[in-house]
Amino acid sequence: MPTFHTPLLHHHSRLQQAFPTLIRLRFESRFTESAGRGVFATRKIGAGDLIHTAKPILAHPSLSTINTVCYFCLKKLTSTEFHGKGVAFCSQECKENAKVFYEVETKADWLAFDDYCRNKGLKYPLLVKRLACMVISGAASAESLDILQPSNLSHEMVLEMEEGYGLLKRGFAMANISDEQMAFLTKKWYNSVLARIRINAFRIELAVGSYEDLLSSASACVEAEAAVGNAVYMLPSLYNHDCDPNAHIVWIDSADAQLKALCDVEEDEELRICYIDVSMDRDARQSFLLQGFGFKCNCLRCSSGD
Ligand SMILES: C[S@@+](CC[C@H](N)C(=O)[O-])C[C@H]1O[C@@H](n2cnc3c(N)ncnc32)[C@H](O)[C@@H]1O
Repeated sequence: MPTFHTPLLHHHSRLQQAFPTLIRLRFESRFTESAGRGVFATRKIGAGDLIHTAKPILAHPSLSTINTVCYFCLKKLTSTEFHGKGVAFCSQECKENAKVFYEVETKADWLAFDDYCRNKGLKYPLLVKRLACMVISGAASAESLDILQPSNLSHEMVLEMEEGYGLLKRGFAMANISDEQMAFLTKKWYNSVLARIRINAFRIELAVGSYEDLLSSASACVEAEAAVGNAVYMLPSLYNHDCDPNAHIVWIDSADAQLKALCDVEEDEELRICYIDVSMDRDARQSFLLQGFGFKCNCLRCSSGD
């Protein structure tokens, strides 16, 4: 089977050649027998060990948390950082980092686009908007997500996307973004980015840190979505799913992710995370994965009928 290298892995493998004893990655990405690319342990990993960390390529707060988390890293804002209206950043560093999309974004009025997302309960078009702003500002390539596996889109889904595409394009046009700068923003681009985000975005739920957080997160779960936002990563997107996973993705206080082993993992074993709620029964899991991610789960737990 060919070994697949992301730019990140390529960078690491060059470092590894230079300092073989200093850096030895615990994982590599390569093709699996039946689930496309996957991530494999290159040596024994102990239960609870950190496999690697990952920074998002794209992250966006949920519309329900947009004024209470950092508009760049999704960290919860303290009462001094949170001004009650508009978006805010948790640090000067995040404010600087956000320039890749924020300067373009603030040129336009996104009321209609945000209303469309809010009314239809859509979160992924917000990530597409953020990527489009980054492409216009020259900070990202329009092909940034091409490496990720796309989901199949039904005719109905494509029709439903038209409104979002139109509103996004209109937002930029009203902000006097030139046709040349918007040349990448075709319906085909919009649909293809959304198709990739659909099966590769992670819903971010921050780990609860304090008793106060526990109380507020309990009420947040009742009131609205518990997630602070959604994000897309490169390497974590290559992890396949298992209903009895040996790894998981966690967020401590921001969209920066940690991939950790849930149990002892042997060298060469595939590292798999769980995309869904594992407490569902087999039929519910299978139909959820088929509808949401477009695949029939072939994991051991499903095969054994559990
Ligand atoms: C987030 S991607 C994971 C990486 C993917 N294998 C790739 O090559 O990019 C999710 C896709 O991987 C495949 N996949 C993941 N877990 C699977 C499983 N348990 N059984 C079958 N296919 C799976 C499906 O095609 C799914 O849509």
